[in-house]
Amino acid sequence: MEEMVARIKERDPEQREFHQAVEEVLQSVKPVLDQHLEFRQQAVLERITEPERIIIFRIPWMDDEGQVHVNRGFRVEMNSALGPYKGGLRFHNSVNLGIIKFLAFEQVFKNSLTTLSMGGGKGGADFDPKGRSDGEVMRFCQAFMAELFRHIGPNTDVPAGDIGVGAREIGYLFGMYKKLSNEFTGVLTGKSLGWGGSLIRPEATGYGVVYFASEMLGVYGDRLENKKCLISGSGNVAQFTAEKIIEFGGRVITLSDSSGYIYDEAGIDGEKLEYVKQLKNIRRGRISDYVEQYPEAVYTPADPGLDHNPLWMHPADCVFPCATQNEINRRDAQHLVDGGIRLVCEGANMPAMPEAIDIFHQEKVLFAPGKAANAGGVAVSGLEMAQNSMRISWPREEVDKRLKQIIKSIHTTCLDAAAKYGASGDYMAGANIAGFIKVVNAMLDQGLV
Ligand SMILES: NC(=O)C1=CN([C@@H]2O[C@H](COP(=O)(O)OP(=O)(O)OC[C@H]3O[C@@H](n4cnc5c(N)ncnc54)[C@H](O)[C@@H]3O)[C@@H](O)[C@H]2O)C=CC1
Ligand SMILES: O=C(O)CCC(=O)C(=O)O
Repeated sequence: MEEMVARIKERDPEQREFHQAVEEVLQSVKPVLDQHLEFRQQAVLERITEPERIIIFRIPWMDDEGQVHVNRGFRVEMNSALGPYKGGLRFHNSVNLGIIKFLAFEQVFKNSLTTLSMGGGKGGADFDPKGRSDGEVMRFCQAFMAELFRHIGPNTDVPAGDIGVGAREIGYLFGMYKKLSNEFTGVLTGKSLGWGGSLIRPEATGYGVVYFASEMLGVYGDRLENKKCLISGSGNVAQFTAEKIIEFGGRVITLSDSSGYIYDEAGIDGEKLEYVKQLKNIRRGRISDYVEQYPEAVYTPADPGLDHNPLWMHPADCVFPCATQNEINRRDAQHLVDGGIRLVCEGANMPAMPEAIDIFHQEKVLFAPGKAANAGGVAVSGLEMAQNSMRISWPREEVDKRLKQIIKSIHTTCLDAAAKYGASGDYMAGANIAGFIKVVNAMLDQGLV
């Protein structure tokens, strides 16, 4: 296994995030491979770590001043053993092939855990919508789809949102797909309600994260009520994680964006959260504006020179990283433990670094990996696909009920798989093992393709 990781690193040395995601999964599934020699004989590790297809393309577009820009677009179609490739699109200036490959790899196991029929994929572009006008974002989305449309379809590959891609971008992408294909189909999820979207999809990732955390606490007869909670990020996942924590009686005291974070000791209540939603989704402003509206809160600008993030130094009970990958390092994890945390539930994909996870495990902090805890988003995307196929729309209560059931089942699946393979209580091992076994069995059933 070590040799395999070395080969992957040697082949694509710059893809650090991908190496990190692969190493974590391979470490977890060692006991499975020891019991299933046929997995080794069939080279499943070599196959599962190599994308089925990678599409890289040029995106030329024009800004409001008439200047031409060229960005790079990606779609990594990682694994289709369980269904059409499924996973979001990320628009952010940091996007590169290694990041999209890590996200696509994680998505394969996450989608497997949902119990729905979805393979794994992910895509995006090194385009930053921040500061761009609606017209510029529309032209960019159209140029992006002008190439992507030939590779996707409702039974082939169904993209959705991720960082920098929300309802506005999905609308522009869908419009261009429809024009080019001359078809109105469920080719994207996260669509607006009026034209094929599902109720609860915007809320699903954040709500699911909180349902998962409640299940974890429930094992110990505990709940989120009165728990002090730290959240990073202030986008889609952070907003709806905060909303559900507030509903469950918890106290959310932080939110952040890439320029800094706010600390509100009194707690972010429903009214303050509504302000954040307007600020981020409509005015597209910075989180620093929060302290102008609520002067009792404190804003701390991000300091790239620091070797830790001061957000994680506030004493709390529960932690919900909902911004981006590798946002909790070893020092941050130690600060969190020193501050008395009991639970870390990942809303973002891979926000805790491996050394941080080791500390959580050593200190007996309950830790849920993103591929289990944030699977509610893609699960409701799967429900959106089902509704589109049937040309019906389920009521809010129905979708929320199914979301809760799916999260409950993922929670049980993780614990059962961990216990079966000698890692009782380790949600990360359980998620990796259960996700892996289902995908690998499907791959073996389908032959060498
Ligand atoms: N939207 C979805 O349904 C799902 C999203 N995720 C993950 O959740 C995370 C957040 O995604 P969304 O909320 O959808 O995106 P978003 O674009 O709505 O919000 C992203 C948030 O993270 C912050 N952020 C981004 N890069 C940052 C950086 N380098 N440093 C500090 N803050 C940074 C942004 O300022 C923003 O507040 C990502 O890791 C994404 O992959 C996971 C599952 C589903
Ligand atoms: O809803 C989807 O298809 C994808 C969500 C996503 O990108 C993720 O789970 O990270």
